[in-house]
Amino acid sequence: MKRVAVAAAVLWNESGSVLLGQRAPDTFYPGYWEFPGGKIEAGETPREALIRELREELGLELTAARIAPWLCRRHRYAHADVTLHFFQVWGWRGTPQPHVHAALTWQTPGAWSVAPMLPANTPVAEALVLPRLMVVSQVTAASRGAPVGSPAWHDAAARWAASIQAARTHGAVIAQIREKRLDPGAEAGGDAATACARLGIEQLVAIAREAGAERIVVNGPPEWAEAVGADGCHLSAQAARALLACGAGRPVAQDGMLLGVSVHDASERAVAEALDADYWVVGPVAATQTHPECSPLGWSRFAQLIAAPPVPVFAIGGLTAADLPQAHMQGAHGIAAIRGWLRGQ
Ligand SMILES: Nc1nc2c([nH]c(=O)n2[C@@H]2O[C@H](COP(=O)(O)OP(=O)(O)OP(=O)(O)O)[C@@H](O)[C@H]2O)c(=O)[nH]1
Repeated sequence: MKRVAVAAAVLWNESGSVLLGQRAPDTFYPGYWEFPGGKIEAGETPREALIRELREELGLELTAARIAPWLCRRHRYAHADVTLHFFQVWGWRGTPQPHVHAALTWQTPGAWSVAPMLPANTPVAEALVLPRLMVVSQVTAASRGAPVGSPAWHDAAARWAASIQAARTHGAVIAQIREKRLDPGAEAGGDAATACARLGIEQLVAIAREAGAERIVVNGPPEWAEAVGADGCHLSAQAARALLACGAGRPVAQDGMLLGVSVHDASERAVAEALDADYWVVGPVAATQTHPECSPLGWSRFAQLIAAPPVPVFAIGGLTAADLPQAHMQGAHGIAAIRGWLRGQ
């Protein structure tokens, strides 16, 4: 089958809309909507192709410093095996003109008023509505192991809720409940401890919803995410490797449930890909108190590690909301942090 490499742009305007073009009547998949872009020519990098295509198709001059790599998706059409390099673009000169498209439209991701999109774009449209900010909990550790429901535990939970609210001033939030000591599977205390762990996680789900988190994932076994009514499950790199070793495949069966995986190196990236995770959390980018044993990647090794990811990536490790633009430029979808959200407030 013919192999084709394509560069395509998610152009963001100031009101948070993205530009779609409708394919012309005389093309393959006429009438379908796509992100502007086209085939990468011999000798061109994906970024060079993107700049050329948007000049030819829309009459735009992209601002080099405002182009960021984002996702790389492969799709097998009947006529070709296509690899699509998606970029996010925030700056350009000119007003888009439909030089090749039947029509152009600015659309709010998730509130699409046009259809259908090209088949390869379904996961891309989903990725566009995934929040950019992940707020990770550490309530049990912050309250020094105080029992669930005790005043110290409640204080720590209230600080976590404040972190979610602080993050929400910058955009939509995924709350990740990461309470290692509350993992019921790790408790040695029998049924009472298990019930208490479950209660703690349930309370944190309720607190995160109340604080306005758009999505909530539980770091732990997939059954627990389902049992406490979370939107998905997050696996540590170790848990992901163990699951893959069982040969069970992607664990989250329920439709719409998210599966996230932590990644620190290339072999863990391979595990996340094999499990068909919906997003990766990759780091540590900078030094962090939570993982003093890990040597930080720095942005350049981070960018190399995540290069051409098929799914959105959150950068983690010593980051704050102020690092989001830099994270985007390095190819990240967003950032994740435990402590960073209340810094400077
Ligand atoms: N530009 C663009 N192409 C996409 C997207 N999604 C997707 O599957 N594609 C596929 O990537 C290829 C883009 O090629 P193209 O736009 O340069 O060319 P084309 O298919 O219109 O045909 P032609 O240049 O051979 O006449 C097509 O196979 C198209 O179906 C998208 O969002 N934007």
